[in-house]
Amino acid sequence: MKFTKMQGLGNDYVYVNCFSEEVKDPSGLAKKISDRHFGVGADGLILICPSKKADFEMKMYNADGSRGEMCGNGIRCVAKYVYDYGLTDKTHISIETLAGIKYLDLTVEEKKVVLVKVDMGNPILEPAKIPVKAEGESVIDAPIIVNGAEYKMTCISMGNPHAVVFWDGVDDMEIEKIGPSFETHERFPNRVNTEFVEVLDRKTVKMRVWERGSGETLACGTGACAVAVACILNGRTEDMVCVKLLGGDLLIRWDREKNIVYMTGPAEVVFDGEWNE
Ligand SMILES: N[C@@H](CCC[C@H](N)C(=O)O)C(=O)O
Repeated sequence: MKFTKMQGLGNDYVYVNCFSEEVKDPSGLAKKISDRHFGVGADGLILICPSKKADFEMKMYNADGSRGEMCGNGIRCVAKYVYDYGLTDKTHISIETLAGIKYLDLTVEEKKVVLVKVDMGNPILEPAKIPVKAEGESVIDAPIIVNGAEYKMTCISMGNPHAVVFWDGVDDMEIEKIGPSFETHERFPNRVNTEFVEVLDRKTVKMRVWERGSGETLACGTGACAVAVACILNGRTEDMVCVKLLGGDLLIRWDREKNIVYMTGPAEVVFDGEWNE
């Protein structure tokens, strides 16, 4: 099976072109191929498939084999793949995901995609739709007890679930101790991705993420969108935010009038390979 390893800000996935390859057990393959010692090594697996509703379909699996509804860094890489590998010559494309159809604008230089802007759609605040167990219309700066300590979280779905926690000194935090306890907390029936955020100024924040199904990653696109929305809702930043992640920066803008979040960032090919199993 031919594959391409790609990364968006160090959030790396193995991509398989399902126009020419067949994957019978994507969840099992995701677990094997993601292993950093016995596999290719990745945060998960992404299948690029034909779609009846859009130009393409993206199917994403975390490193533990679970399915994610959406992947912000992944969808930019899918856009680069379909253009650079000749599956389309369009620079405005649509991609079906479990979180709906997303629309992407590709910036091309010397016949290669260098930057992708994604219409990430509406942020969802309604607790039942995230899902998070809570009373009321939204969970904004609301308490949660984790490992016996109280934290304040803001919960948002960008098609997948996120809990955003403001945290001074993210560089020094022990994310591997607190991240798993948020991920599997009983208030999140589908588990959760958790972002820990330090506000640097009204236009810039720094975040680290513990991803559902993959652990700490160098970047999370949907997470960066959730962080920007949480910062704006909590009055901490303006509507355009530079989100600094371990793997680089993403530019996020929440158009409040249209209620659409836009994400702009890079996508890179690491190498092409062949998996023999
Ligand atoms: N890294 C991704 C998100 C991948 C899915 C996530 N772990 C989930 O299970 O929801 C991104 O860039 O958005």
